[in-house]
Amino acid sequence: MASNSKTLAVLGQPGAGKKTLVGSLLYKCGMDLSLLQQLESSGTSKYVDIVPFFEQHKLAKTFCAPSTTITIVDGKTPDLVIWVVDASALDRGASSADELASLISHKGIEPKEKLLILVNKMDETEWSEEVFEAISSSFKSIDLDSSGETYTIPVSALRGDNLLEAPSVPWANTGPTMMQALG
Ligand SMILES: Nc1nc2c(ncn2[C@@H]2O[C@H](COP(=O)(O)OP(=O)(O)OP(=O)(O)O)[C@@H](O)[C@H]2O)c(=O)[nH]1
Repeated sequence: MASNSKTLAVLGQPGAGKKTLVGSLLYKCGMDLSLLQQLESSGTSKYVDIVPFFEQHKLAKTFCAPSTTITIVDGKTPDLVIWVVDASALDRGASSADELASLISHKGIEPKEKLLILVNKMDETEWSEEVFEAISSSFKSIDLDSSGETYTIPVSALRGDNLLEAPSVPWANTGPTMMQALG
């Protein structure tokens, strides 16, 4: 049962998969039956189209996590931040890491509690551990001391892997899922 509420900012480079991620979370954990029926009758059938549906209908983007409800916001000082990285990008996350480093050092974003770096589109890499390690290491040089607890988690927002349930790939199911890390 949710006992409190938190704010979450979802950020990342263009095309990294932010809308797909948020759409998936709202669909699975943020909609009652009447909203689901409304969504269905609007013809919305892809995760990526759910955020525009919420915005068009001026609905709060709120979903349930294990111990809290979470509302997605645009502010600079949310409780939680998710930074989405595209694992299929050729530079192995280097430009994404630079952008996050710059944002943090200029105080463009200051998570109060947690920062989750989601290495997304792992399905496109066939869940390559090597790709995940290469991307993770791009982020290791960033000074994250002011960002609270940090996690780097491999996911596929499109397929839902490691969002609520761990993937079947052995190397990738030892850490927390995204939802467990959000708390
Ligand atoms: N294969 C694969 N494709 C994905 C995944 N997540 C997102 N995509 C695709 O990546 C493309 C961009 O996804 P979006 O969710 O629109 O990305 P975004 O970060 O919101 O994009 P902007 O609004 O342009 O910044 C779409 O074609 C998605 O279907 C994933 O986990 N796996």
